[in-house]
Amino acid sequence: MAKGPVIVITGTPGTGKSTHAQLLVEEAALPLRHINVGEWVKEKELYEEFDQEWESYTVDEDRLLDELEPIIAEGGVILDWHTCEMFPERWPDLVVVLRCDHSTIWDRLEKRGYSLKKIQENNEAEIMEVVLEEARSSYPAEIVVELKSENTEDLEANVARIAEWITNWKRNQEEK
Ligand SMILES: Nc1ncnc2c1ncn2[C@@H]1O[C@H](COP(=O)(O)OP(=O)(O)O)[C@@H](O)[C@H]1O
Repeated sequence: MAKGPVIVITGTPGTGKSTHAQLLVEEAALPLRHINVGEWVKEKELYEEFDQEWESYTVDEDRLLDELEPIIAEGGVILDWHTCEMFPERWPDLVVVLRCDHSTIWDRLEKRGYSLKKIQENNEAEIMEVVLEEARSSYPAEIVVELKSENTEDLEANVARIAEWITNWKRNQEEK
């Protein structure tokens, strides 16, 4: 039996995925491993090439999934990435889609030093709900949760809510 649930935290860059994941690792009732998938792809060179025009890596999906598979089987993982449809439907127990006002995202990505082109691309993606649609079309409705991440109160409430979900998950597993 898996030691913990598999949670996907997704959303447009700048919505707060890594911030949420880090807090959850500290606050959850069981050990969780936070995988920042974008960083992983770079570190482990799980990409085919660097796309100069879009300033992003073209991910080698097969290799990425192969690397993740044993970790997912163990359980107790948070997958943090700006896309989610690549992950098999059977993987996640919960898919959290973080949402944020697009002008706030603009400011956050500007601070991060993103190019204007990348800021515009992400800003539009948030307005068009690209990641939310992707999550809804890839996973059963009952495991997809959309949460607002605009300020500290949102962050704290979201982390508390997900931590509570994890506690319930654990209880359910123990009763099985
Ligand atoms: N709910 C929030 N309230 C205030 N600041 C936030 C919130 N979520 C994220 N941030 C800030 O926005 C920036 C981007 O957050 P980050 O977690 O790196 O986003 P992502 O992993 O989605 O790209 C960070 O400076 C972070 O502190």
